[in-house]
Amino acid sequence: MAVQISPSILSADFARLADEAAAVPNADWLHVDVMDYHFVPNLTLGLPVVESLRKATSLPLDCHLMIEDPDRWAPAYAEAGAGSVTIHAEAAKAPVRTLRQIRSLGARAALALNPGTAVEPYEGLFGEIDMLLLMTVEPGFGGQGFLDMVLPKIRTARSLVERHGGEIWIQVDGGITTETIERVAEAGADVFVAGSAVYGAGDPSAAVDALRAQAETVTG
Ligand SMILES: O=C(CO)[C@@H](O)[C@H](O)COP(=O)(O)O
Ligand SMILES: [Fe+2]
Repeated sequence: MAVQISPSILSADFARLADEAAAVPNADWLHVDVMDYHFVPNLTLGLPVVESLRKATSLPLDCHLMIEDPDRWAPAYAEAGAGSVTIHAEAAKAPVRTLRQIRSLGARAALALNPGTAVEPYEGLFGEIDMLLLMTVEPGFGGQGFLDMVLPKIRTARSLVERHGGEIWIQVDGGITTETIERVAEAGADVFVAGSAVYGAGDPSAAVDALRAQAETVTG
């Protein structure tokens, strides 16, 4: 699978989101972190901002829901035009129903796992998902250091995904930089979220190109 880069607007200027989206025309997705002060100790944005962003950019929105009740809210993000909606396994009480609803509303359905959550117990959900998000930091904040301890889980996830036909994308999120991206690409990730490495750079678009080039040294 071709390398995909998803810049996270968590590290962008929230007062200038349309401009910040326009600054990364070479990205594959725009990663939107939704946080509710409950599932994670931080608060960001919700549906009204996603609805406005949808109109402000042609990049597909990759909505990462770090919220306590994703079963209640996830379908609305798909209805708002998100290209992909990710729910956390640690928060969802009815993941099968919710993932099916996301798909039936035309979005890609994804399941996220925190660094300490094993992937094997969720193999049974692989038929319901288009993407698996493996967090490479504890969710809640941008700019944290990459957790090497997640690398074996990425390798395990890659072999499980291949056993299921290889169609599920493996996304990584947290601490992805030109220093760390090779390691995660080598372990089997194909969709790379990067916040501070893109929006903390002087030229966000050049940062996207640099990340992609670095990942492609592994994937070819
Ligand atoms: O979901 C999250 C954080 O919980 C991320 O999407 C962050 O936005 C990643 O930021 P960096 O680690 O790339 O700075
Ligand atoms: Fe995220």
